[in-house]
Amino acid sequence: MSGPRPGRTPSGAGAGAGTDADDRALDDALALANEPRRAAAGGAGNAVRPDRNDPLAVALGLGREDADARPPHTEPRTRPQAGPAPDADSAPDPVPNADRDPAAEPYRADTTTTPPGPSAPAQPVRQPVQPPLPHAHSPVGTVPWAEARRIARRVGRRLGTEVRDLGEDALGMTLAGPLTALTDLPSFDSSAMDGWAVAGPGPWRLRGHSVLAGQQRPAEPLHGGHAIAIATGAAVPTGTTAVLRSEHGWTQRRTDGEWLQVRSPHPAPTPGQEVRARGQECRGGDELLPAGTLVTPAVLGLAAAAGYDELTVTVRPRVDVLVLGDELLDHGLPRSGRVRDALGPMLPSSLRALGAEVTSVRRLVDDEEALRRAVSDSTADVIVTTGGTAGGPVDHLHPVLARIGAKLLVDGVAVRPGHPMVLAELPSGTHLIGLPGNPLAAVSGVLTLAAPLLRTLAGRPAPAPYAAPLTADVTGHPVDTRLVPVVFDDDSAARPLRFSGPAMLRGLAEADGMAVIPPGGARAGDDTAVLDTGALALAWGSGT
Ligand SMILES: Nc1nc2c(c(=O)[nH]1)N[C@H]1C(S)=C(S)[C@@H](COP(=O)(O)OP(=O)(O)OC[C@H]3O[C@@H](n4cnc5c(N)ncnc54)[C@H](O)[C@@H]3O)O[C@H]1N2
Ligand code: MOO
Repeated sequence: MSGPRPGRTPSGAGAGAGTDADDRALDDALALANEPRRAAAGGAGNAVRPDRNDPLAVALGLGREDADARPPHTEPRTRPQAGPAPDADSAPDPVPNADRDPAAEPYRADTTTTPPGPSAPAQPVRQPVQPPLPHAHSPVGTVPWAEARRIARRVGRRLGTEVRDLGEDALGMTLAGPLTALTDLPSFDSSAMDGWAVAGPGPWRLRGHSVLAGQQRPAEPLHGGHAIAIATGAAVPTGTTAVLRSEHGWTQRRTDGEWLQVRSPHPAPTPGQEVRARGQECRGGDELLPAGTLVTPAVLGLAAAAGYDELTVTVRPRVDVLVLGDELLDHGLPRSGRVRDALGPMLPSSLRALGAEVTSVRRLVDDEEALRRAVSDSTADVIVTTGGTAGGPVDHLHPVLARIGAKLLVDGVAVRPGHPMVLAELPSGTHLIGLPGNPLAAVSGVLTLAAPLLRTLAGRPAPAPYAAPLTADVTGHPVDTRLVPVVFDDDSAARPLRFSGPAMLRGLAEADGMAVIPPGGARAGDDTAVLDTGALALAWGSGT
């Protein structure tokens, strides 16, 4: 269980936490798309920092911050298709429908824009396949993918702070302030090896007893020409000039006592050898880690070594998850037109890994009033719903948001899969993320909206971006960004995976990340930004 929960006031200092680093980092990686000449060769972990005036980045609306000011649909909507080579998805696939490749689907009506007439031949024609849906007259309109991420990052404010015991309860949280050393590290001069503390050049006359780790430093100083047996980690006596490790010396009992000599062919120890000097790692007051650092097991260890018993961290955003759909089963085989709920088992740990405390996971039937009540009753910082974002007969999300007076911040994103995703602010100030019901589309919504929002609320830094060359051409959507599951081959190249249709998780389950395929597609060898999906699997701490 979580630790103490103090007031959850937004922290002024961290308001809008994450600054612009999140988008900048990703933008940098995105700007490398199709720019192999300037790309770092590596894959995951090799952050690549392109010229921010890169024309491609600017064309994508990604390479400069003033892209934020650009209204939706004003950036170039098309670029040449990446050639006829088949998408990895189009390899034989057991599901013979449009799920196989969203780019192959006819454009669905973007009901927020008027289909262009003959006077606008340069624009791609979006042919409605359905009449416009009643909810869809949103004042927001479909936004480009990078813009949706920026909006999600900026709408929140970092939550308040709390103090947690130094232990697993603090894992996965972020430091609310810098971690400052409370003492010198090491805090005393100690031996790095089992052997002998020696003073001056040998041979040395051995003093009785040994000094062990955890014992006080011997009161009597070591005089020149003397040595004393010492264990790794023990405080060296005053006067010690070096430590001779046990395998480098030998002792001999003579009538005048016991003597220590260097074992040939080893050289005599140099001054300071094998002594861990006080303050070698840090001095008291040094900043060990900056505010915003994710508390990993290593951070817990460092904080303990530096003298901490507790850590001041940013409160985890509390998230209620509502899984919508009459057709969902929670056990057994899919049957009678019904399917297993794939999101209930998947989302909570993904959200926890992004810094959330998942306060509840509920399945709801497709009933408008039930949804309204669940949304209105929630006291969480964020509500995540799944399903019901589109305009089908039982898709109640938009009507409920309208009924309760929510403000739509994002209503449709130019990304495949996942384009019907929604971000809204309720009158209470709570944010609601509406993930599409198709499972991979929901993951796209997690990466696009939930990750940036939760990072801001939790005061978490953006992960280092990376780009990797693709091993195969990937067909693009003509207008929208595509997120395609990829796995890193041995040489760090990103191999697009099959079974990446919106309703499929088979590709994702094998994936290391989701490649960000720009409109028009990408070719084999193109350096392509990759969002880490492994991060969704690392559920630090208990979270709930
Ligand atoms: N006329 C249109 N229809 C649809 C559009 C569109 O633009 N116009 N968009 C399609 C796209 S793209 C998506 S994605 C879905 C989004 O639909 P909803 O968010 O309303 O989701 P549902 O209709 O409830 O479900 C869609 C699909 O996913 C299955 N599902 C739902 N929840 C789960 C779950 N927890 N685990 C597994 N599978 C789930 C559900 O059974 C449906 O098959 O709308 C398209 N339609
Ligand atoms: O097909 Mo929908 O693109 O959002 O999954």
